[in-house]
Amino acid sequence: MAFLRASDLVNTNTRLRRQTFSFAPFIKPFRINYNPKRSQIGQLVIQSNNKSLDPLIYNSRERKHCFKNVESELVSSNCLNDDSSTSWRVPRKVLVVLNPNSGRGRSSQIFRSEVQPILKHAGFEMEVIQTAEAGHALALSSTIDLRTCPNGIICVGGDGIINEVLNGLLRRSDIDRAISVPIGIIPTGSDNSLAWSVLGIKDPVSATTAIVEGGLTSVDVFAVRWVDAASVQFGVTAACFGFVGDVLELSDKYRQYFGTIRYVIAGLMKFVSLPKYSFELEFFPSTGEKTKQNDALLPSRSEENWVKRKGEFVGILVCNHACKTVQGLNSQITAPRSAHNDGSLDLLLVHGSGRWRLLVFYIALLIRQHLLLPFVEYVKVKSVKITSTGTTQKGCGIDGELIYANGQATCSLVQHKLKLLGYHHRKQK
Ligand SMILES: Nc1ncnc2c1ncn2[C@@H]1O[C@H](COP(=O)(O)OP(=O)(O)OP(=O)(O)O)[C@@H](O)[C@H]1O
Repeated sequence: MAFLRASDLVNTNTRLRRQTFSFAPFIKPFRINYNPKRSQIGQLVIQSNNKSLDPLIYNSRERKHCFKNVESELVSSNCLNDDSSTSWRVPRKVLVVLNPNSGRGRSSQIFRSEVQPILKHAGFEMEVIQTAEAGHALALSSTIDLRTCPNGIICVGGDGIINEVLNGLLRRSDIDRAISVPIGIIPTGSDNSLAWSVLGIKDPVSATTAIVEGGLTSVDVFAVRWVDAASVQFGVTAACFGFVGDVLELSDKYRQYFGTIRYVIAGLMKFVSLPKYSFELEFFPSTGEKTKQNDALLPSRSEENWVKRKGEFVGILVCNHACKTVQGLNSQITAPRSAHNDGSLDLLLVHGSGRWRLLVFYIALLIRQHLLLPFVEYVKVKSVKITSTGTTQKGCGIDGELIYANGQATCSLVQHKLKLLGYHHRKQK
């Protein structure tokens, strides 16, 4: 066999339980052992006797991957789990948007040493742009010629840089075309909730191999609109009001000193000087049915369907997916009933005020028991309108970035969906 192609492997995998392949012109350097366990059908290990080919073999923390540059086709069996027709075709011409400031400031180094070699071997053509300041990625994605990156935009950083790229794409006049460009995530930020919650990935190498494997994951997109300020901000993770919004503001000031643990430090500081937050809100409960694309923005206008709440809240969270946090315990899942493509948002209201209530909530959250608390309300919604009636709230945290705005904020899904490169391999099995 002169070449082992992805399609050969597809056939081989379905027929054989154990097989050793040899093939020219790599007869000597390569040997492939296929010996799947019952729970790992499709796992392949490529062994190489030639040291120069070692970079083609990767064992990441979450997946075992192997691929070689065979006419740019991927050789990996994980992709067999995805029924997408694009699953084994490698997206090739991509733009890489890298935030050198994200996480511990090691994005560039991680990208060059761990990510770029894998992408190169898999046949990706990359234009790499490092952001120079906040807002750069937004400006870039809102103006770039999409013909230069038909196979995707890969964001190297945290949730904030993905949010900027998303907002840039959704502000374009060719919005339908722009949002169809898939987004890849290389998680080098402080938390990376989107990659962890939706794709089950938290390290850069696993993320890279997921991108190389192909497949797409569709994610709902929400918009927060401030009518008074005539502004809109899009998001894919969560909109937060109250305590979390304040922590985001403080954590940004600590970025330089505390790196990735700045959220914890800021949380403790804010806990000590916790103000009271008052809100008025109305929400439109979801029926539980999947929202049709075109009416996602349009919950019934009938006023009686809106449920009202008013008073003090430690926090209000509007979640678009489960919102797991990389830095927290594995059990910590903020919105356990949420799915990233279920056509609804999950609203979590933490009623009341005071440090004791906040502490109880966070301890319960750590062990995923927070929904049992009598002062926590959890409801799936199509839309929610939130107005701060106090003076303590400065803005709203969207995907981990604080947006300063006053007046009523309306949060609902939009008709467009974000396409993420890769998929959650455990969920797909
Ligand atoms: N070159 C840059 N210098 C300073 N700030 C930047 C730069 N590029 C992007 N930013 C801003 O940095 C913020 C944080 O970026 P990002 O989300 O990538 O990292 P992070 O905050 O460490 O991760 P996470 O959001 O997952 O916690 C974003 O708001 C983005 O606008």
